[in-house]
Amino acid sequence: MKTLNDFLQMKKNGEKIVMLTAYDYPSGRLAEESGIDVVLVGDSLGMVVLGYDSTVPVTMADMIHHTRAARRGAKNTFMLTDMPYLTYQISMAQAMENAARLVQEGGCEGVKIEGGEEIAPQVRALVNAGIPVCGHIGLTPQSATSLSGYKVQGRTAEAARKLLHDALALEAAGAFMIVLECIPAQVAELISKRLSIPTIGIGGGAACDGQVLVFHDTLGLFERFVPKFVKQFETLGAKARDALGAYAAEVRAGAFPDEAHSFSMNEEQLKQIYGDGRD
Ligand SMILES: Nc1nc(=O)c2c([nH]1)NC[C@@H]1CN(c3ccc(C(=O)N[C@@H](CCC(=O)O)C(=O)O)cc3)CN21
Ligand SMILES: CC(C)C(=O)C(=O)O
Ligand SMILES: [Mg+2]
Repeated sequence: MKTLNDFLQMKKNGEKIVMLTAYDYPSGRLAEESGIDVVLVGDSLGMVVLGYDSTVPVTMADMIHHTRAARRGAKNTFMLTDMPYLTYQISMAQAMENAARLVQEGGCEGVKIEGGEEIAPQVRALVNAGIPVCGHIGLTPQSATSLSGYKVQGRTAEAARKLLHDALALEAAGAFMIVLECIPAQVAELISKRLSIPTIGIGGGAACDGQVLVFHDTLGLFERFVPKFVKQFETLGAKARDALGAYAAEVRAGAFPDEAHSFSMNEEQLKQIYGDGRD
C-alpha cells in the first residue's frame, strides 16, 4: 500500500498518481488487481450505484456500507472515502465524529471533503487528529445547486485566482492531496505548480499530478450521461446487454441449461423412484 510520503515523492519525481472510484467488492478487487494507486469510495455512488439524480441524498450509512465492501476487495490499496453532503460543515465536532466513523467503521485510510478556504478549519482539525484529508475544489457536486449545475469552474481570472487561493488554504491546513474537478487545464496547471502536495484532476487537464475517474465511466457502465472529461476505455454496458440478451434467448429456446451445466443421478437410483414403468 502506498503512503502519504509516496504520493509526495511521486509528485516530485513527475510520476503520475492513478486514482479510481470503487464502491463494492468486485470494483475494489478489479481496481487493486489493475495496480490503481488510490481507491476513492466516492459519493458518486449515489448516482452510479443507487440511481439518484445527485450526490445530495447519500448518507453516512451508505458511505460506511460501501467502504466496507470496497475494502474487502482492495485490502492493500490506499483508500479514501468521500464525506457526504452536510456531514462536515455544521461544526468541528460533527466533522471529527463523521470522519472517525468512516475510518474506524468503514476501514478507509483517509477522507475527502469538498470546499476551499471555508472548510480549512475542519481540514486542520482532522489532520491534527491523525486523519489524512484530501481536498476537492472546482466543480463540487454537493453544491451543484448553488453553482447552477454541473458546470466548468474557474474560467474567469477572478474565479481562477479564488481557486488558487483555496488550494493554498487547503495545503496550509494540512491536506495531503487535492482533487481539481472541471476547471480549465491552464488553471489546473498553475495550481499544480504552486502546490507542494499532489493535485488529482477530473476534467482538469494533463498537467495535474494524477487523475481520477469514476469506475462505471471508465468501463462504459454508466450511460445516463457522459461528461466531456470521461474517456470510456470499454463499453461494458453494451456488452452486458448483449450477454444478458443471449442468456434470456437460450432459456426461452430451451438451449440453456445443457448437459454440461446440469447434474445427474445413476440409473440404479433412478429405477427405485420410477419402479418398472417409466412415463
Ligand atoms: N458517472 C459520474 N461521473 C462523474 O464524474 C460524476 C458523477 N457521476 N456524479 C457525481 C459527479 C457529477 N459530475 C459531473 C456531472 C456532469 C458533468 C457535466 O456534464 N459537465 C459538462 C460541462 C458543461 C460546461 O460547463 O461546459 C460536460 O459537458 O462535461 C460534469 C461533472 C462528476 N461526478
Ligand atoms: C469524481 C470524484 C472526484 C468524486 O468525488 C466522486 O466519485 O464522488
Ligand atoms: Mg464525490
